[in-house]
Amino acid sequence: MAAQIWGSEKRARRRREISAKIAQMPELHDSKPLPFMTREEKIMESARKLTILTEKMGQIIDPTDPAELYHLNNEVLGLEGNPMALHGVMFIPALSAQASDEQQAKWLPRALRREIIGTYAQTELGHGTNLQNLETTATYDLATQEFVLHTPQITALKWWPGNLGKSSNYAVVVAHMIIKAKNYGPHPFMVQLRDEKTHEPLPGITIGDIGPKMAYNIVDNGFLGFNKYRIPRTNLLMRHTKVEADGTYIKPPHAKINYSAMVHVRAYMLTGQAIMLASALNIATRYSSVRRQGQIDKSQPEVKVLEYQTQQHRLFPSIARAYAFQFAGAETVKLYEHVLKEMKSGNVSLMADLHALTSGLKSVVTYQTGEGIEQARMACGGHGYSMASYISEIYGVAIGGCTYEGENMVMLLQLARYLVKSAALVKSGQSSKLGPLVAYLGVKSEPTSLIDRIPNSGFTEYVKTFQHVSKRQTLKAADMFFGLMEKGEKREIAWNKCSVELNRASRLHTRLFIVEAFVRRVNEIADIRIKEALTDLLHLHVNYELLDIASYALEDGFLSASQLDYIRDQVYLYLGKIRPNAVSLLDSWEFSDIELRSVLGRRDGNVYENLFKWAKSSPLNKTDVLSSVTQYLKPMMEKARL
Ligand SMILES: CCCCC/C=C\C/C=C\C/C=C\C/C=C\C/C=C/C(=O)SCCNC(=O)CCNC(=O)[C@H](O)C(C)(C)COP(=O)(O)OP(=O)(O)OC[C@H]1O[C@@H](n2cnc3c(N)ncnc32)[C@H](O)[C@@H]1OP(=O)(O)O
Ligand SMILES: Cc1cc2nc3c(=O)[nH]c(=O)nc-3n(C[C@H](O)[C@H](O)[C@H](O)COP(=O)(O)OP(=O)(O)OC[C@H]3O[C@@H](n4cnc5c(N)ncnc54)[C@H](O)[C@@H]3O)c2cc1C
Repeated sequence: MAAQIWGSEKRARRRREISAKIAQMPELHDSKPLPFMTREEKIMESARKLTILTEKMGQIIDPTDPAELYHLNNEVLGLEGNPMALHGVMFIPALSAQASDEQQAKWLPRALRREIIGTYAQTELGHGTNLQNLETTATYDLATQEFVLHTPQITALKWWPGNLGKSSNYAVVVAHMIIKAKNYGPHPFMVQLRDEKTHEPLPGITIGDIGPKMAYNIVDNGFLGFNKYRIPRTNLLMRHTKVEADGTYIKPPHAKINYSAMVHVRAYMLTGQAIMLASALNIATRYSSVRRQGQIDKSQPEVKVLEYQTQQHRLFPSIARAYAFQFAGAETVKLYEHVLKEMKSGNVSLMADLHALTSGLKSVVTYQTGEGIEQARMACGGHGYSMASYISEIYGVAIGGCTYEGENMVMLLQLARYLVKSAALVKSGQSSKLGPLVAYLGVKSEPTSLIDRIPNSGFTEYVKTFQHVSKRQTLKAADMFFGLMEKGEKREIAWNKCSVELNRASRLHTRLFIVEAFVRRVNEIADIRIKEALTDLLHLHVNYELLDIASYALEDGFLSASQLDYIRDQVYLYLGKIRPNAVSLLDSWEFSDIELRSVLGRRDGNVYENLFKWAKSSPLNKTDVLSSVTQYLKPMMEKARL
C-alpha cells in the first residue's frame, strides 16, 4: 500500500531508508518537544538542524530528488516551516521558470549551494489577490540602465512573504514595471536585500518579521519596503519577457507566464495537504483504537471508541479523501511538469487548462483537508485539544493553504471562468472544441441515474452521476450569467451576481476530477489485496461524496429518494467494511514517530504513559510553586483571609 501512496516500491523503500537513517542521527531530532519552545527557540532549533542538513544531506537523500527532499524536510524540520521554506518552494522554482539561461547560470548554482537564501515577495499590505493593483513600482532609468524599486505608501509594503523577515538575503520581487511612463504590469525582479557578509539590510531597504501567526511560526513571514532602491536592468527575470537597454519591451508568449511560481506551488501543495490530512487521521485513528469509553452492549466491557459508527463516520470518509487527494495530486504534478517543459520551449497552449485545474483543486483540497483535520481533532475528545496530540498545529498549518497561493473563493472563480467559456462552446454547438477535462460537458446524459439499477456497473454510474450534476450546475450558472448580460447587466456586475453559483460549479467539477483520479488509480492496480482494500475505500468515497452533494441530483430528479437510501446504506456498509483495515490504511503512509510529533498518536499505543510523561516535562512543572502564585495569587488569598 505504501507503494501506491508514494508512487512506487522504490519510493516507499527509499522513504523507509531515509527515516531509518534519521532515527540514527540524534543531532537531527527535536531537542525538546516543539510545543514547549518559544517562537525564537523554535527558529533557532530549526536553523541548527537546517545547517546540519546542508552538510549531511547527501549522506541521507538524493538532493536532486524533490520527493526525497520533501520527506527529509517533514521528518527533520517538520511542518511548522523552517528558515528556508520558501527558498525551495518558490524562490528556486521562480528562477528556474522565469530567469533566462544566462541569469540562471549566475544565480541558480549559488541558490542550490545555499550560498544565498531567497524568497518570493509578491503580496503587499494593501493587495494580495488583485495583482493588477499591487503598488510597488520598478521604474526604468534609461540613463543608468537600472530599475528603481519604490514603495510609494504604507499599503505598498510587501507583507507576508515567507522567510522574508529575518532569514532571506535575496528575493524574487514582483513590481509594476514602468518604462518611459508606460506601466507594463507586474513583473518579477531578482533583488538583493541584505549584505552577504553582515546580513544587514542594504541602504534603501526596510525589512522585518510580521509577528506571530495562527501557526507556521518557524517561518519569519516578513514586510519589505523600498526607498528608490536601484537594481541593474538585467535583474528583471528575462526568460519570457525582455527589456532592452534602450527600454524596448519584448512581451512574453502568454500574458500570465510570470505567474508560474504560484502554479508550481498550487500543483505541489495537493500532496502536501494529503500528507497533513493523513497525519492527523493517523493520530486520531490510532488513538481511537486504544481509547475505550462506554459500551455498545451493556453486558459487554467498554469498547474502543473506533467501534462507534459516529466515530467511523467522522474519520473514514476523510481517510478516503486523503488517498483521493494523494492520487489526484500525483496526476496534477505530472501534468504540471509536462506543461512546464512545454512552456520553457515556448508552447503555452496548455497553461489555461493547468491553471483552471490547479485553481479548483487547490481550493477544494485545502478546504476539505481543514474539515477532516478538525474532525480528527474532535474525534480525540479532550486529548485532541492538547498540543500533545499535535493536531491543532497540523490544522493551523494546513488551513493556511486556503489563503496562500490564491484565496480559495478567488481561485474557484478562476476555474469558473474556464467553465463558463466551456459552457459557451457547448451552447454554440462547438463541443468538439472542449478540452479533455471538460469534454463531459458536451455529452448528453441519461434522463436518470442508473446507480443501483445495473448490476456490476462498478463505478461507472457514479462517475456519470457526478458528471451530470457538475454539467448541470455549470450550464445553470453560465445561463444565469449570460441571462443577466442579455438583460443589459455589465459583464463584471453580472459575474458578481452569479459568483456563488459559479463557485458551486467549480467545486462540483473539481470533486468530479478527484473521484475520477481515484477510479483511474484503482483500475491500474494489479495486486489483488491492495485493489480490494482500495476498492472498499473508493466505494465509501463515491457514496459519501455523492450523498454530500445529493441536493444537486435530487432537484432535477436525476436521483430518486430510493437511490438516495441505497447510497446512504452503502456508506454505512463500507464504514463497517473499512473498520478492520482503518489503522492499517493510515499506518501504510509510514509516518515515523519523529515525523508525526504526536504524543497521542505514537506507534506504540502507550497513550496514557506517554501523556503523563509529556505533562510532567512541561516547563510549568519544573517547580511546584510558580512565581505567578507567590507574587499575585498567594497575597490575594492571604488578603482575603484577613
Ligand atoms: C514531492 C515534492 C513536494 C514539493 C513540495 C512543494 C510544495 C509544498 C507544499 C506546500 C507549500 C508549503 C509552504 C508554502 C507556504 C506558503 C507560500 C505562499 C506563497 C504565496 O502565497 S505567493 C502569493 C500568491 N498570490 C496569489 O496567488 C495571488 C492570487 N491572485 C492571482 O493569482 C491573480 O490575481 C488572479 C486571481 C489569477 C487574477 O489575475 P489577473 O492578472 O488579474 O488576471 P484576470 O484578469 O483575472 O485573468 C486574465 C486571464 O488570465 C488567466 N490566468 C490567470 N492566472 C493564470 C495562470 N497562472 N496561468 C494561466 N492563465 C492565467 C485567467 O484565467 C484569465 O483567463 P481568461 O481566458 O478567462 O481571460
Ligand atoms: C501562511 C501564509 C504564507 C504566505 N506566504 C506568502 C509568500 O511567501 N509570498 C507572498 O507574496 N505572499 C504570501 N502570502 C500571502 C497570500 O498569498 C495572500 O494572503 C493571499 O493571496 C490572499 O490575498 P489577500 O490576503 O490579499 O486576501 P484578500 O484578497 O484581501 O481576501 C479577503 C477576502 O476577500 C475576498 N476577495 C478578494 N478578491 C475577491 C474577488 N475578486 N472576488 C471575490 N472575492 C474576493 C476573498 O475571497 C476573501 O474572502 C502568504 C499568506 C499566508 C497566510
